[in-house]
Amino acid sequence: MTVIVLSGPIGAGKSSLTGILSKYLGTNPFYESVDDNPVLPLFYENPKKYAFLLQVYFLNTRFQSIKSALTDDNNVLDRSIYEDALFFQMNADIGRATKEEVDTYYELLHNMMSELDRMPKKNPDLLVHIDVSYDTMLKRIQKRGRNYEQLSYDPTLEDYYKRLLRYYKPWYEKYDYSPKMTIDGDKFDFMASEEDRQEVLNQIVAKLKEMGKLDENWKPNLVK
Ligand SMILES: Nc1ncnc2c1ncn2[C@@H]1O[C@H](COP(=O)(O)OP(=O)(O)OP(=O)(O)O)[C@@H](O)[C@H]1O
Ligand SMILES: Nc1nc(=O)c2ncn([C@H]3C[C@H](O)[C@@H](CO)O3)c2[nH]1
Repeated sequence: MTVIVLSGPIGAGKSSLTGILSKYLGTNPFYESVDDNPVLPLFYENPKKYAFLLQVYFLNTRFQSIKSALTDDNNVLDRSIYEDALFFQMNADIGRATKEEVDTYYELLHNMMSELDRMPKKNPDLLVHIDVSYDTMLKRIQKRGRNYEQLSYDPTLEDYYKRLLRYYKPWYEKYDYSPKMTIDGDKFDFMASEEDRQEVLNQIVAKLKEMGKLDENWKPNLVK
């Protein structure tokens, strides 16, 4: 079967869609380390001090899930390792990392990625990108309610989030490690609307069929 990876900015709906999609396809979800991540709150409290440590933490946990997910060949991953560099680059550009930290990070990333050459599969079969506007992103961040991500916690986050959206556009356009597709996260409320959820799943299944990753007669396994 297939390894699918979800991408998109903070609060786009990756974890939610990872759950929905893996259930629908009868595969396993692999979630990003967030609630059990001891460095994330420290980063939001003092980004300059913790940007590098957080990046190394994410690289390590992401690498671990990729290794498991690619071995099994039957999974949905919440966020790609390729987005990590986007986050770090952006943080470095706003003065939260030194040149030495950036160089070290890229060397480590490169080294770890070359380890994946030995895996049965190095890249996902499909990247599903959730595209959202700033307003939608903010609404979802508020709805989820992690304290340290709120503008009331740190008003400079408005700039951070807007900048993140600007970095995502060229990142997605350039991404070529696998076939890719976009889901309109502003339009489809795949949490509250059954109809929207089905439409999003249909779009992904149609893409997998077009790529020959799902049989033309494939039907969802709804008992899981
Ligand atoms: N398409 C959607 N329509 C309406 N609400 C949504 C949608 N997608 C996600 N949400 C809600 O938005 C919030 C954020 O979603 P989720 O945690 O899945 O985002 P995420 O992309 O994984 O975020 P992060 O990058 O921070 O891990 C949740 O409260 C979720 O219920
Ligand atoms: N600085 C930084 N670098 C990363 O690689 C990275 N990946 C995710 N995150 C933050 C965004 C959400 O708050 C939260 C959940 O996605 O974690 C990151 N932050």
